Amino acid sequence: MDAGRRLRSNVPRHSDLDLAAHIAEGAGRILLGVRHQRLLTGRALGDVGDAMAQQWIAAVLRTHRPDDAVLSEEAPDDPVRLRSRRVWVIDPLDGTSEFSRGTDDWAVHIALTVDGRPDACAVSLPGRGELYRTDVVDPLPDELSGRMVTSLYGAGYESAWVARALGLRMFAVGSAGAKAMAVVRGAADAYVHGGGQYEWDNCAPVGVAEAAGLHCSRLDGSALLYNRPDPYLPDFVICRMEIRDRVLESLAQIW
Ligand SMILES: Nc1ncnc2c1ncn2[C@@H]1O[C@H](COP(=O)(O)O)[C@@H](OP(=O)(O)O)[C@H]1O
Ligand SMILES: [Mg+2]
Repeated sequence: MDAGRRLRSNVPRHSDLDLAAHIAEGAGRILLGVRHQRLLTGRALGDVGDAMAQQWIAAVLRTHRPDDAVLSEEAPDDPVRLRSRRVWVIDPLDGTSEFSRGTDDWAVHIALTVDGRPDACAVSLPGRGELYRTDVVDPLPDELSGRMVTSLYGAGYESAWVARALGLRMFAVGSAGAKAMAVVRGAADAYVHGGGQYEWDNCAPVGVAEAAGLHCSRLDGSALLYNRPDPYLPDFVICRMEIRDRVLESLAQIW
């Protein structure tokens, strides 16, 4: 019998939202511990962080939600998820290279999807001491920032195109979760990505962004769907509603 089933009878009951938030926060604390005093650095730091966060999250989900399926960047894909309505889509450490370099642009993504749509989601940015969850979102600032957040590894053609069309200044941040939360915080008006990603990179961030009242879609404007047979989800936009039409119109010229 595995640990999850053995413990199930006496574990406290948490709502899906509380569970998502507790996991995002707890995994963040583990990752801060892994980075303690820079006793590990570089590749070893990232590898240990990925593995320890994955192991703890998997055990917690087995314990508290033994009947739910899981899709994780750090675990083999189990096709049982394709027969499940409730699937946790998780990235135990998004922004592994930034984490390994000792910067604060990294995140933990925990999303419960129901029928392929983000439901109870949480994103933690442990280096910044921030936790975002779908049921507690601060109002967006009234003023637009006039900025677009982009990857540290180059803006990409699509985001550069939109930034130019709308006159947005670009600034670079590592990690998909950290970029999406920059829009949720109002530090950027848009995050446009066309260069390749997987469902775990954007599912929880999109859940939180939608709850914050932001527009989220594929670059062609269609809905973002999760728990698909192929978890590759290479393009999406998260932006303020005030600029949604202009963003999608400019993308329609190239996409
Ligand atoms: N072209 C691409 N193909 C696959 N994954 C990509 C990608 N571009 C970005 N990603 C993933 O998206 C996350 C954010 O990347 P970036 O900060 O460069 O925008 C990273 O996740 P991980 O750190 O979890 O691997 C990265 O691996
Ligand atoms: Mg990732």
